[in-house]
Amino acid sequence: MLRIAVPNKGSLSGAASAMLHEAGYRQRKESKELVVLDPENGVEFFYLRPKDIAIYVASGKLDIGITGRDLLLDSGASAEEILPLNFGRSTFRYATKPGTAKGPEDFTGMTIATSYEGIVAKHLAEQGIDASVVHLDGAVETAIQLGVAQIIADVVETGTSLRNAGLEVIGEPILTSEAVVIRGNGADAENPQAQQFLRRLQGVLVARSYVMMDYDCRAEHLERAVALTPGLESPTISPLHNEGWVAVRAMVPAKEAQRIMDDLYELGARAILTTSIHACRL
Ligand SMILES: Nc1ncnc2c1ncn2[C@@H]1O[C@H](COP(=O)(O)OP(=O)(O)OP(=O)(O)O)[C@@H](O)[C@H]1O
Ligand SMILES: O=P(O)(O)OC[C@H]1O[C@H](OP(=O)(O)OP(=O)(O)O)[C@H](O)[C@@H]1O
Ligand SMILES: [Mg+2]
Repeated sequence: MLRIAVPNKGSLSGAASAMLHEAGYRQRKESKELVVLDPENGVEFFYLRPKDIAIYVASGKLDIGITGRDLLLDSGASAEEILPLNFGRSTFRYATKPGTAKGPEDFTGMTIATSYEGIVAKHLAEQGIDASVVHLDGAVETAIQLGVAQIIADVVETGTSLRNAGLEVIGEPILTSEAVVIRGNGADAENPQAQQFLRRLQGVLVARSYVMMDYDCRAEHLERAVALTPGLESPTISPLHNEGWVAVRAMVPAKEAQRIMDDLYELGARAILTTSIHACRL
C-alpha cells in the first residue's frame, strides 16, 4: 500500500485533492477526515498540515507527499522534489515600508518577521548579512505596523496583502514556488507503486495543458503544417478519400491552440478541430 501525504488545509489543499480526484483516486468527502483508504488503487491518503508533510515523508513513514517547494526547503527535511504540479504558484520575497531598505544589503542590525524561518536564515547566511529573524505564524505584514520588525519575508501571490498593508517588495525574489510531489531521500526511486502514482499525475498535467488537434490539408503543404503541429512524438497522418489530401492528428499545447489554428488555416488546412484530453499516459 502506497502511503501519501496531502495538504489538509490552506492554499494547496483544494487543488491537490482535485488533482488526485482527476487522477482517479478516492478523496475525502469532508474536511474533518484525516485518513482515506483507496484499496482499489492500493493507496492510503493522510491529510496533514502542509508545513509538516516534508517531515513525515523524510522520516520514511509516508512514501510520497504533496506540498509547496517553499515549505519543503523551509523544513530542511531530507526529502526531494520529484514532480512540479503547476498549481499553488507563489514567490517568496522581502518587503518593507517604502524608504526603510533597498535590498538585503541594508538589513544589517534589523529584525525580519517571517513564518519561514528556515528559508530566511539560510538566505541571510548565504548573503553574509547579520540580521535577526522573528518567527510569526501568520499575518506577518502587521509586524511592521506594530514595530515587531522592520522587514518581513513572506509568500507573495497577487501582492494584494502587501499593498493593503502599505508595503513594497524589495530585492530579488528569494525563490519561486509551486506545489510539488516529494519523496524521502532514502526512498526507493524504483518503487513501482510510486512510479504508477507519478505517471497518473503526469497524465493529469498533460491532459490539462494539451488538446488534440485534427485537420485536413493538401499533401504538398504537409511538411509546413507538421512543422506547426509536431506533436509529442510525431503526428499521425492518414490518407483521405479525396486524392492529394491527408488528415493530420497531433497533440498541441492548449495555450497555443488558437494561434496554431489560424496559421494552419492560412496554410490552406481545413476542418481544423480541437478536442480536450481527459486522461493520458505518455
Ligand atoms: N496566496 C497564498 N498564500 C499563502 N500561500 C500560498 C498562496 N499561494 C500559494 N501558496 C502556497 O501555499 C503553501 C502555503 O500553504 P499553507 O497552507 O501553509 O498556508 P496558507 O495557504 O497561507 O494557509 P493558512 O495560513 O490559512 O494556514 C506554500 O507552498 C505557498 O507557496
Ligand atoms: O499576495 P497575496 O495574493 O495577497 O497572497 C499572499 C498572502 O496570503 C497569505 O496569507 P494568508 O491569507 O494565508 O494569511 P496568513 O498570513 O495568516 O497565513 C500569505 O502569508 C500572504 O500574506
Ligand atoms: Mg497563510
